[in-house]
Amino acid sequence: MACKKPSDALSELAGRGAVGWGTSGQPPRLHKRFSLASFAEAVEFLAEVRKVADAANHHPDVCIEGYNKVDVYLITHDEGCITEKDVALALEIEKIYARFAARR
Ligand SMILES: C[C@H](O)[C@H](O)[C@H]1CNC2=NC(N)=NC(=O)C2=N1
Repeated sequence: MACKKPSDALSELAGRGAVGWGTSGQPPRLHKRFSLASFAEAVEFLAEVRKVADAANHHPDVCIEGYNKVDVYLITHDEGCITEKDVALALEIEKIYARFAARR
């Protein structure tokens, strides 16, 4: 699968309404920090992310910090770069987050 320029991946995400994504690290990974209402909700959010990640056989690197902040990092490890798989999974994760944000 072809590598994407990080800036192109970010533009694609923004064009699809997925705001707040950036890049982090070398090689660059897509990154977004999601805010949830509680630690319990952060864990529940990741449980939903796990489902779409397993379905795609493509998995994010994640970290819960400050009890309710979830950092999501996406890179295609097999390629060592950002690919379409990462953009697609980011969009799936955004759909999950929208369900949690709608609870507020
Ligand atoms: C063997 C298994 O299919 C591969 O290791 C999959 C699993 N999930 C993955 N996730 C990510 N982010 N990158 C990969 O290259 C990848 N490869």
